[in-house]
Amino acid sequence: MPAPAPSPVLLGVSLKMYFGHHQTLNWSRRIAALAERHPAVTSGAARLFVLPTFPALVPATGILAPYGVALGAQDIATEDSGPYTGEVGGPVLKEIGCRYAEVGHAERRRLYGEGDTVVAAKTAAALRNGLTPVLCVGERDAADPADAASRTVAEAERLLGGLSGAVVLAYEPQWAIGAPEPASADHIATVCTALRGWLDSHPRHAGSTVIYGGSAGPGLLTRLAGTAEGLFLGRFAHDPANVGAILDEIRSPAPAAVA
Ligand SMILES: O=C[C@H](O)COP(=O)(O)O
Repeated sequence: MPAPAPSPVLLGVSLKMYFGHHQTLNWSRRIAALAERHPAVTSGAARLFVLPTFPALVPATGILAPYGVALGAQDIATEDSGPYTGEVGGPVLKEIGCRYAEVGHAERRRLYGEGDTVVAAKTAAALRNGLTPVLCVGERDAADPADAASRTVAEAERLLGGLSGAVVLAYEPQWAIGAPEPASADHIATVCTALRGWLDSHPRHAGSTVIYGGSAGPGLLTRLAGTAEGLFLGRFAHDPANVGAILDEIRSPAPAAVA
């Protein structure tokens, strides 16, 4: 019997608030061109998603979705509708074609005071609206890998307690975000393996994926050798050539032999 096909590698990009509107759309066109022709994407070995700013979501969907690149929001309201000035709710995100909603990023925790209660409520809002939460977890200060793993698993358990559904767990050690280098491959492998083990023992989260973010760029996927199921990219995806270089690291399935 042939071995089952490996799961696709998931590559996400958050553009945070770095780009202007037209810059976002120009970048999206270059990513669409890459997705259209790169064998890792066309073979299904890699799946891409992009989280632009809210105003770019609709036009970026028009550019990227035809090439199989999924879109998502960088935030989601805890409530679905009502008097919540400035918020964007899950039903609207779903209606405009989003597949993902990011929750719990360290910047929202640090700069906007979001704590576990809000992060858990936003995760619930995403799931309730048929969106996959990209739930960011990770220790604040550098710790040894085993300690980071137990703290991060406890965090995932806390935030997902009582919820069901597939999630993307983005392991983002806070000290590695915006840094010159990512965490070490050993560190990432220890934590991602622990998160994977936790998910595997919780069937209510079947279909979930564990990815790594925090100064991730070309070369990291190779060093991780499958211990993370993908990457969550920030600054190092601003140059689409880097996204191409990361896709080059993903082995596409060999074409079927001709008898
Ligand atoms: O959302 C993405 C992460 O926070 C990583 O950002 P960074 O690669 O610029 O450190």
